[in-house]
Amino acid sequence: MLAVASVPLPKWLAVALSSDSVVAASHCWATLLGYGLLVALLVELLVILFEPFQRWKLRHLPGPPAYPLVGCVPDIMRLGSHEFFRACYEKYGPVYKVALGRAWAVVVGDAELMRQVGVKLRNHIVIDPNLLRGSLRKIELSGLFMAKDDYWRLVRSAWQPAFSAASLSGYLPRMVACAVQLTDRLETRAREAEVEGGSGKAGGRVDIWRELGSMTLQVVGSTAYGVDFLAMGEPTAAAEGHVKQAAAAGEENSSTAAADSNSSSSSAYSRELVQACADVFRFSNAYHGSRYAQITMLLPELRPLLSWLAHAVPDEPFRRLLAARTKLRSTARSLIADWEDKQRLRAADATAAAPAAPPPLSPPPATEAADADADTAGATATPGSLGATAVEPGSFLGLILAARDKTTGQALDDDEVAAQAQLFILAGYETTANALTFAVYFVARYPEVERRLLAEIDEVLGPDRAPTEADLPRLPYTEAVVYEALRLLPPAYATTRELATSAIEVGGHQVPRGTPLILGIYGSHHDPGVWPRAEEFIPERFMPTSPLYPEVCSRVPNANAPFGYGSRMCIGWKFAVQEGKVALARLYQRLRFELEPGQVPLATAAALTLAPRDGLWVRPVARHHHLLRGQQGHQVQRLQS
Ligand code: HEM
Repeated sequence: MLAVASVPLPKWLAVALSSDSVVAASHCWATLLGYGLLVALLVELLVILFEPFQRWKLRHLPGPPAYPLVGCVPDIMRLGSHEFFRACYEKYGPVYKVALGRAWAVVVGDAELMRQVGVKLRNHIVIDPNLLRGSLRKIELSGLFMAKDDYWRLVRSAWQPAFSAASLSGYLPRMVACAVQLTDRLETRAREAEVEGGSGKAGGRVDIWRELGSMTLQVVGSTAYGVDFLAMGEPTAAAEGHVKQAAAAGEENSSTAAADSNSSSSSAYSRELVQACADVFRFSNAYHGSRYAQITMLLPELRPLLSWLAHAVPDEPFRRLLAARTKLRSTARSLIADWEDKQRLRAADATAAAPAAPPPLSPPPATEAADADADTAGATATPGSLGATAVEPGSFLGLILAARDKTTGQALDDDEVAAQAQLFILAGYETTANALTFAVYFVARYPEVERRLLAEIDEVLGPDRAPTEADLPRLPYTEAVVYEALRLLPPAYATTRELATSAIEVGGHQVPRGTPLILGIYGSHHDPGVWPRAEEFIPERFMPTSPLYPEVCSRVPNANAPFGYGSRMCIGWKFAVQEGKVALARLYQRLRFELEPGQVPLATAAALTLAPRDGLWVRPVARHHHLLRGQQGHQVQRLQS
């Protein structure tokens, strides 16, 4: 150390570090910063003076009162975005304007008008201020959800084969394994609480939102990436049994299923991942997020400065958002590295076995994805393909890495690939967990619905047999429960469209070019003009055999739109419905759920999605006292009583 300390500094460094020059430099910086701020504030003032012009362009539209600078934000924060849009729809009609801070948007609330706009316009638009920088920002904006125009076509067609009917059928055993694992855990919890007279482990009380979130994350890991995020703790013997059964039935690649013992993940890692996903959903939304984001809504012209400040002196929400995004980026990158390693090993094995085989990472010839939207036809890659449109579970990244631009032949860059990997985790996890949580809430509140649900599941599956593909069409009431929960509390309570190039007419109103459009899904799902007894939970509405079905579903075909519209409709909707059915069928086959005190009405929070604000606390109750799950596989021992 001493020797190092006694080495003389180079002359230029010594001058630079001399106290006089440091003082002079910091003085110079302070002056520059001062001028910078002054100029920024002057620009801001000018822009604010011109703001009435923006409002004037929308003068013909009705809308709630907008306060200077903050617009409708105080009311949105008080009611929650979903309830605010719904109240405005009731008061101002199907098309109205709102001020989100200083930015104006037009909200469409009527089901048919939303469909028309949703089909006609193609791009989503970010309304929340985004303060991220560098690769984190690029990753956020390059995912399929935010992709635009030609880039969107390329990316959507790369995703598409992962959601074909054949691919979904390949995912089913993994979804079942995850549902079995969760049910086993909750059943054990329920039995322990019974034995201890309700006094053990908080009397069997669980936050079912958290539990379902772990399950949906596990499903994403095993179906998309063939890895175990270990989100639900160690896999149970029964869950392993279901995966092994699938393998015995001829499914390939099952070594990477939910029970993969080679998984490099740890349960601590997965807890952090669950937390990161939750933080992204919560803190990306300005109303629940950083003060810097809230100030950006009021002074959007200062975004670069506020973004810089947020990174330099982050407040708690921004710190958590940054940590969560960084965690997701590193997860995405390690998933990609793992996939590439596996492919290299496979290629090496294949070369050893048959030297003439083509390397698996080279892009296969362009094929039409049979069930791709007309718009996105021309998928260029199906590596890991089991057939024309089936993708092996775990091969999502193969599709993305093999995607090529049709004209330039260019592949996606590293951040663009990471963006898709991250988006599958985020989109596949929270929305489905929220939907299932809402379903559990409503079933617990409506005893007659619970009775019908249990009767259907018992009739089709009996007390222990886990659902198979052949069972799915025989569970229409279970599916109707999923849809009715999605109607009353749609996790994606609104979506957006960009109006970039020309003005359009919506419901007889002219909407000027450049105005962001919001489609208020939640409000239209509660429209008493469309839905008889709109506030009641009535799954029969979605049963084609029920007399209630024609009241809405055949009369207003797009009245229920929890997955959006047109070519931007949710790409994962069949995945979500299949997962939802499997999970409900397995859970209710073995358990019922009683709401803990204080859960009604359920407190919700509308951040990026509509979610239970404080979770949903329930008490699982085991249904079959004469059955005891054994330790070997999913065999059931009948107790001699
Ligand atoms: C209950 C669960 C889900 C709900 C309620 C839901 C809802 C939605 C909605 C409303 C949209 C926007 C549609 C539009 O703007 O018209 C969307 C888009 C999207 N969803 Fe879902 N989603 C769910 C599950 C999933 C799953 C499991 C995935 C799979 C990874 C997924 C991936 C996506 C993607 C990638 C987009 C963007 C599509 C595009 O812009 O082309 N979602 N979702």
